[in-house]
Amino acid sequence: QCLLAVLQAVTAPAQTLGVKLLVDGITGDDSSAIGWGTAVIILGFTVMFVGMVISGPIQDTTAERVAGQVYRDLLDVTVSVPSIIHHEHPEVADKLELIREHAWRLGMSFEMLLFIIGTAANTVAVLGLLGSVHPVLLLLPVLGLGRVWSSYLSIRRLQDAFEETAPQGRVIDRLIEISKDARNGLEVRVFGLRSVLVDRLSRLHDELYDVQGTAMRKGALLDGSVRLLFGLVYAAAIVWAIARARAGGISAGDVVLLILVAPQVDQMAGGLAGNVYWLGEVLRSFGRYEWLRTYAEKNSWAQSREPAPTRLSAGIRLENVEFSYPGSERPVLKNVNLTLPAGATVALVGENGAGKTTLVKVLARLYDPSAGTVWIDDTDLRTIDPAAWRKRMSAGFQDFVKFQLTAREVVGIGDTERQDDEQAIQAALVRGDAEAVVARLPKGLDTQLGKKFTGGMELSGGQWQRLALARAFMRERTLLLLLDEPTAALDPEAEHVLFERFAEASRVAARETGGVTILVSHRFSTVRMADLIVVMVDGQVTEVGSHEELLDLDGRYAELFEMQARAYR
Ligand SMILES: Nc1ncnc2c1ncn2[C@@H]1O[C@H](COP(=O)(O)OP(=O)(O)OP(=O)(O)O)[C@@H](O)[C@H]1O
Repeated sequence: QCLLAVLQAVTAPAQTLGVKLLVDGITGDDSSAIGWGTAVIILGFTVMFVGMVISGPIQDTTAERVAGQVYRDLLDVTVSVPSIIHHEHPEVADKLELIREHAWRLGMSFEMLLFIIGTAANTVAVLGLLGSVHPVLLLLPVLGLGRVWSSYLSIRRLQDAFEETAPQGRVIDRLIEISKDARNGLEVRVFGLRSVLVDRLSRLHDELYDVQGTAMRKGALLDGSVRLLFGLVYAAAIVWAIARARAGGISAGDVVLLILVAPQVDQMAGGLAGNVYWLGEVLRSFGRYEWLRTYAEKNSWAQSREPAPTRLSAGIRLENVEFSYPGSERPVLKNVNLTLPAGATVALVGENGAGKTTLVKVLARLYDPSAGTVWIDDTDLRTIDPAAWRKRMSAGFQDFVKFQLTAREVVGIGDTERQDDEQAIQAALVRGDAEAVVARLPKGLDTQLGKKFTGGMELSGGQWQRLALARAFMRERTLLLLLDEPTAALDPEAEHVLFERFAEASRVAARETGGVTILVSHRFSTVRMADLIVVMVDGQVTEVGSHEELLDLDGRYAELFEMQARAYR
């Protein structure tokens, strides 16, 4: 590849030399010069065509392979971080997005290297040609440096404009995604959002082209002026060369060479500018990539090495737990003190935004508390290996993932170690009350789900949710089962039946492991079944007790319960 790059880069100068030899051969009746000139020209064409055929595909596949590796690494490194805090941090999320967007730049690094080698070879060859006519002509490429400078400035200005308008570009992408996604189709039509979307898109496009267009115009003006100046000086050099040729100082072939080499000097200058700029950009992309690796290493919680317990004897205790999301001063959890006894089924209730999901995430150790401690029996959760802790828990969420896999995989990945265990999958389906969903699928558990695949079967929201619940029930003997409104898509009666069945099963299991089940729900018919009910108001725990105890207390719980009961009467 390197040899080919060098050969391709010197082809044009070599052919120019061939033309010079040919002209000198014809005017001086020198058949050897004519022969050499013709041979060099034909050889040049051969290298050019063979090079085009060979190098294109090799470079493309190399770039694809490097970019593919970058995507793989990006996924691996981001998922390897045990916390999800980097997804919540706008600055970090922006950097991740830039790395993903610029993966192709890293893919191009090999091509860049070849380009640099080619430009270097081309520069040496062009300088050699000019010097061979007259050493004073070497001043021309020095002038060409002005063109390197102007070209560099123009590319940089344009790239700065691209970066400046990146936020608009991202919103445009999202708007297009909204219009493409069938799930949004209904709302877009019902609310008549066509003109809202189109107007927004046009406005963003105008903003984007305003900035980018200005950069392009300014760049073209500067580049054009410097090129014009360079062209005038070059024209003067040609006039000088003609005069010298007429005086017999140089040959006619030298004049032809000087004329033919002009676009190559211009191209060389442009190539150098491009190289300098893109080299900087590739190094910047490598820098970001390196930053991500260091970030992942620093946030790997490598100091948390304690094994996770296999059973709970006392339970889980939150002591003075506080939490604020990154980039926000506002505490979302405030001085939470709470004991979740081993073996208990605990319901978390509270109004929207009270902090229930945040508490669930802290228990899963997706975040560490900003202050305070989560105790697993007598062990600080921060000291337990996060991967080991996750293996001891399971979870079902309201905004579960609709994995576009077969039904068997959608459920089985709830416990990857037993993913192919037919009995385990069947048991999970029973616990999630999802047997009926699978029974209706054309190929049963082997049906491909989701519309992303041709022939994939789309399910209703409730059917997807039952499968997600079955997935949450794949793992047995868990110490913590987190269920954050996992039945929101089911009707209250179905939720009630499911939890009655589930609560009984979990009580039996809890006797063995002391596992705790946490259920977030807004439905009091389900909540009342829990052993312990925790009421949250504005990030604080305000009431804790059984259904009867909290009714006797006649506080917020009693008020909310009464309100819902009245609505159902
Ligand atoms: N990723 C986030 N970044 C910043 N603030 C957040 C984030 N997620 C939630 N919050 C804020 O934290 C508070 C608690 O949110 P949380 O999702 O824990 O409430 P919740 O009780 O589960 O509500 P809901 O019943 O609506 O699900 C809210 O005020 C919300 O604005």
